Amino acid sequence: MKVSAKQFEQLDKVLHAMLRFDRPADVVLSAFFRENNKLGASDRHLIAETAFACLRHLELLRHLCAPRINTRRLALATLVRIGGSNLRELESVTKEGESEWLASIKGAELPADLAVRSGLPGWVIGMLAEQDEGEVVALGKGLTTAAPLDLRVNSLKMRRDEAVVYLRDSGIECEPTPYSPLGIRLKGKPALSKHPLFVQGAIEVQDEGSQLLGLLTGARRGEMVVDFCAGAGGKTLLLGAQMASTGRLYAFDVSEKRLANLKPRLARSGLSNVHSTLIAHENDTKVKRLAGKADRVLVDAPCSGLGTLRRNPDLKYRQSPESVAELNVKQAAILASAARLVRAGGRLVYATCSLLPAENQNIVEAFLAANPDFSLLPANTLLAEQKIDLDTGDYLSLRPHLHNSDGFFAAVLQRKA
Ligand SMILES: C[S@@+](CC[C@H](N)C(=O)[O-])C[C@H]1O[C@@H](n2cnc3c(N)ncnc32)[C@H](O)[C@@H]1O
Repeated sequence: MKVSAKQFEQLDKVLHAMLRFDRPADVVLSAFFRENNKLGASDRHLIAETAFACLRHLELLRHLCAPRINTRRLALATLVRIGGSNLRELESVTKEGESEWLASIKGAELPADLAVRSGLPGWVIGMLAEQDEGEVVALGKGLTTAAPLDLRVNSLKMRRDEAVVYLRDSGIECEPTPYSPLGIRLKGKPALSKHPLFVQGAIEVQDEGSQLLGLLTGARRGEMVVDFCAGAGGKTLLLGAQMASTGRLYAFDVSEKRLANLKPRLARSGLSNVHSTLIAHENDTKVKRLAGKADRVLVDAPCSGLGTLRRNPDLKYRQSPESVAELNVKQAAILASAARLVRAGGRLVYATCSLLPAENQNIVEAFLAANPDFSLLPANTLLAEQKIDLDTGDYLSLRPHLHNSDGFFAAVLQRKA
């Protein structure tokens, strides 16, 4: 695609703001588009795609631009090396000497450096469970691919096969997801907000991996269930539908804004069993009141989000070993508090969208060591019981390059009867 001088100037500005890493990249981009509201659709597309490609491949691009790393060179290198632009398409942008440099990096061999080959910064590589170089590269590559758009069918309103037919009849190419019995994967990224199925609450956007975490909770009709970190309710809605809108489902969160985003989704869903509850912290008295009463508690813990790098590639630079250590304290505290709600024989699910054992199995293992009245239920057996053909062992561990979902972790614990 031909790139104009004006488009390039704007791309350079966006990248400059994104690479400060002081705000999420999608927030930077939305703010830029608001301030520059005359930009056409193709300008926006070029700027957004190139800026995000730059974030995804930044390790490689920095290597190619070294020793003079600046946003101009990074943008040019992204267009040529990642976007496949040819030098003629960039002729209104390039300055003297740049064409030769771009020609030289187009097919340059990758160095042995693992960060460059995997696209993951050294601190992330050092904290991964994957230690084999080939596995790290495969994981890193998977994290640079585009995430598909997955839907979850609201079982209260429609069956999945009916939704697939309806979507196809309305011109949306899609297929059932391989693991979640509620999931539908779309071919492209069609706008859905006005689609009748969305408006009626028969479908919600939800990554297949996220659906599997909800399904592991195993909520049933008439139970008391707590979604401890409900956020905007992605998993709350699934749990509520699993409960066929019976029993009581508490959606806790410390963020008023996130719980407010749950409201319209709840209204569409037709659920009437959800009690959305703002808590001040994990030991709030509203939490303590439910001690020992819940059949099931889901802790979808705040985490580094590194499993979502396909969507949020800036997170690998916005998180750090220090921020992960801070999250670990929070994760352990939330899990300990949430566990108090579980009745004897009840189930506790600890989940994250992180790839790091420090946020996943280490938290669970420390919890189990301190709480001998809980034991681990094998996730593979629980999934098999739901006829889900997915075996990642005792823990659920999802990876983009293996499962085409975001990276997720879940452990299912049971309080002894
Ligand atoms: C991974 S997000 C949850 C996403 C949500 N479950 C979903 O499926 O859309 C983690 C949530 O934990 C919340 N959180 C952070 N600290 C918390 C605490 N101490 N108690 C409860 N929730 C907390 C955050 O506000 C955030 O919404």
